[in-house]
Amino acid sequence: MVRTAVAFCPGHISGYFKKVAGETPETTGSLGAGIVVDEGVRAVASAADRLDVVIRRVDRNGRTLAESVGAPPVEYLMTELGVAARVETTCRLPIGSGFGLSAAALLASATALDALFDLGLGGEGIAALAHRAEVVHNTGLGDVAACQGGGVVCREGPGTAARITRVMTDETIYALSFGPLPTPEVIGSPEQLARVAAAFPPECPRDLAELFAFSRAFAEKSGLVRPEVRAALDACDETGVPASMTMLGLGVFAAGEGAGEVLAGFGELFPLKVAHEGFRLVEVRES
Ligand SMILES: Nc1ncnc2c1ncn2[C@@H]1O[C@H](COP(=O)(O)OP(=O)(O)O)[C@@H](O)[C@H]1O
Ligand SMILES: CC(C)(COP(=O)(O)O)[C@@H](O)C(=O)O
Repeated sequence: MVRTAVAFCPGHISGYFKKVAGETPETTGSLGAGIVVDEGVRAVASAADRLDVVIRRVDRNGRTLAESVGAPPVEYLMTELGVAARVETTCRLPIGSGFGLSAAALLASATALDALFDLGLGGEGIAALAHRAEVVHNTGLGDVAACQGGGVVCREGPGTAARITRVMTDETIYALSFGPLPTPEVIGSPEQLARVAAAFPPECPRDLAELFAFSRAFAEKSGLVRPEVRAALDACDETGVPASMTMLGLGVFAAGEGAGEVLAGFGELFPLKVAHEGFRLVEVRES
């Protein structure tokens, strides 16, 4: 009999953020706001003799586009938990493009491992461990906290126990990516972080419109907008479509009437729904 645990975690598009450097990974993280989206990472875990992580990216029909082996943050989870498993992650959104997939992979993997080995971590334990793995590997700051639930999300403190507000909406978000912007390169650079901190808007958005307004002001001041992102933002501006840059990736997200049409010419477009819930166990099966 082989026991397999399956879990899912939504992705998170960060609109703006500010690093908070605490004394420990638990108190380190970011303040900021973004959108938890219904596309994310599915993790399938089964017991094995050694740690084995497979990352798979698929198209809308589930066909494999790319597959790679090894993910240090996910391996860190297993080492910390003292377990050995084969973990396969599957996602449709591009990795490294500001969709919070490292956090989604960590939360989905930790949830599957918790169930597979009956570790009893619970939601809070899973989130705390995934957050530590993100911070230790510099792959993210606030995505794990955000993906504990759904909605347009605002994090008012660092870490998974901070105050977080969520606003639900049924609007479609259109996202596209021109390529990766490696998270460690930005959050590992004091100069970049200083610029980002100076651009940080102090308020939480009350709705999607405010999220776009605050995110865009932040993107402009952050110095992170590159020419390809600029071209897509300009096209949105010309037609009055609210849009901003996916942090941290070379991508754009937009919403409202005409958003899909305007962005369609720029590359592969992902229509996304705002997630109504965060990471979760899907099933444990024996076969
Ligand atoms: N889908 C995934 N499955 C497993 N590991 C992942 C996945 N996405 C990201 N990671 C891990 O996180 C690292 C950094 O990802 P990062 O640039 O932060 O991506 P993102 O911006 O999508 O969160 C990757 O090199 C990989 O080790
Ligand atoms: C913006 C970022 C620091 C990284 O996000 P990603 O590249 O999607 O992992 C995020 O974790 C945040 O704190 O808001």
